[in-house]
Amino acid sequence: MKNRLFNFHNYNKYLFNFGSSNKYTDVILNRSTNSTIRNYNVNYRRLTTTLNNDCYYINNGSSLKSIVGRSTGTDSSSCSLSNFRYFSSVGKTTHTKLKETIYALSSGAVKSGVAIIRVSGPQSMTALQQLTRKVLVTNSSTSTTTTTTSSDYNIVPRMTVLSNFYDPTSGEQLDRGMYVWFQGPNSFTGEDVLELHIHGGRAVIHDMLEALSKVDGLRMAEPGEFTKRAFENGKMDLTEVEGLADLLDAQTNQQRKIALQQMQGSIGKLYTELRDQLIRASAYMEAYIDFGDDAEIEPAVVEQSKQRIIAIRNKIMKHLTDGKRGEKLRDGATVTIIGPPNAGKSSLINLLANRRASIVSPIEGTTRDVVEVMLDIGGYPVILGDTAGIRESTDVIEREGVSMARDRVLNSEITLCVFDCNALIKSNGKIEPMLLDLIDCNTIFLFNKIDLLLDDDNNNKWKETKQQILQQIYEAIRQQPLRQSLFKVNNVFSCELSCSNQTGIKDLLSRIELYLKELFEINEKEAPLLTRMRHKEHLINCVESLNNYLEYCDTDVVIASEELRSAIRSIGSITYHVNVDDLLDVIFKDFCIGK
Ligand SMILES: Nc1nc2c(ncn2[C@@H]2O[C@H](COP(=O)(O)OP(=O)(O)OP(=O)(O)O)[C@@H](O)[C@H]2O)c(=O)[nH]1
Repeated sequence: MKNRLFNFHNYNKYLFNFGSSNKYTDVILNRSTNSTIRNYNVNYRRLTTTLNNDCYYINNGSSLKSIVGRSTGTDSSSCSLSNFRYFSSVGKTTHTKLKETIYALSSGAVKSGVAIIRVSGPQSMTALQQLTRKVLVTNSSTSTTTTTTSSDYNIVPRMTVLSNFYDPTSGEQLDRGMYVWFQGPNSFTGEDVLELHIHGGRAVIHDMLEALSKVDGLRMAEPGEFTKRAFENGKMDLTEVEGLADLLDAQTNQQRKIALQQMQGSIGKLYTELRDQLIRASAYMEAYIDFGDDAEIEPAVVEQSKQRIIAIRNKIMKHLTDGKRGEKLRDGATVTIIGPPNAGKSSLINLLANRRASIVSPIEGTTRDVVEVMLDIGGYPVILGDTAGIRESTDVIEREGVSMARDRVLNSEITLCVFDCNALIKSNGKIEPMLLDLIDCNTIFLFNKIDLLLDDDNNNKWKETKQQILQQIYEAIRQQPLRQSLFKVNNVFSCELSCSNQTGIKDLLSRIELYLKELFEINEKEAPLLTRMRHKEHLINCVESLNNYLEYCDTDVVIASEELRSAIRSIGSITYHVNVDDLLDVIFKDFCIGK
């Protein structure tokens, strides 16, 4: 193991290198308080927990190497590496908190074949012993309990075992099922975890939960508490926690895909890499500030840092301008139905939603508000909205409805413009100018009530009118100042429809799916999509700090370097424990109990 010590302004910085890696892990202590980690981790992804004022634990999650640092002095001379204990540990965690053992039903609460109760914490083994009425001992390499007697049952972690379960006080048998024991830290939460696979009847679940409540030191888990412990124990970073929440909420297979990627660390990896690059650039700056003169560090290092930082900033900016695709994929693409009154807009939304979401009536101007339904089209989430018929009106409420329709169109990925083809024949193909204003290349044109064109005469008239209409549409789109188009597909698509007999519905759905595919297509080489406003805000702050850095780096390297640290903190807040206490409650309370 090699190490180096730098003294930076207010900080003592220690770089550690574990023999197997060429990269350094750094720990920076604030010199004035000499107790605060200001920065950490080139190589190590997760800060597990601050144990107390002067002792720190860093865990890289996968190989479980850790550092415990202890500072004793107040200046750089006394705060040297000798004051640090550092070691490589396998399977040992040094937590001082989280002593309580929690339990909850982790599967759904409805009657089912199998239900799973999860228990996490130091008393998990006691709970298992009391429920099975056996003396169980662990015998794995990392275990401290290895002596067995003839009455002991060896318990092998991660092995499913068939067993009876009993009430710990009355001794009554409650169920016969299976259990799996996970020895911390090799578990979801990082603690000792017990999973009880029992029959999913209400009485069995109720009685098993009651039995667990009788075990000393156990209490019911709060919503999201298992995941919170996993996070606090360095098993997941914040983006992975959010990915898990999204995975549990996923309604469509595309939402599932993106959530799974995030839960497996794709976004976390991206931000960790960017942060690492910033830390490296910052290290050059700091070295220049501290040792520029006596260590023969060329001013060129500042220029090199600058170039690196410009490249990183541009990368973040590009990531920020991905057209909200990630957010849309997570929350749903906005699709809006517009058209003249009575064209069949509400009939269409009801047909697509397969329920009576919006009122259908022959009275013109029935729909006033925006009526929304959530749909799954080809695996993509869609928020489809029915709107008021577009026409000039003196009615205040109807005008408000039209105004809402217009606003929604401007924020939509796709617009479905519905016409009544018979009404178009009668009006000699005249389209309301207000409606023409709202169409663009993201609009799909639907000519409804085609079932009413009963005879040849009507059909011929419709063919002529349709040509006329399409001309107007092409002209209107050409004149339309380009609304930001998210699609590569920009050829006008029109389709004849009947909401009465469902003609054309299949074609319409295929076309919407094609658009959505274009919109959400994920290029393998592309960075993972930005899925959350929280990430976006931190990235914007990071870019702002980097811009400030670039403004000052030629004139005041100290200010510049502080801006760089601020940028690092911003990007670190996306994945780490940095300034996120207030945020944790918000994230974890979205989880259900048992997760
Ligand atoms: N024959 C026929 N009638 C239809 C079709 N689609 C809708 N209608 C009828 O047309 C009338 C108006 O339908 P709505 O769906 O309420 O029309 P809308 O565009 O929502 O009307 P507004 O609320 O006024 O904007 C109703 O009587 C529907 O039953 C169709 O495909 N064929």
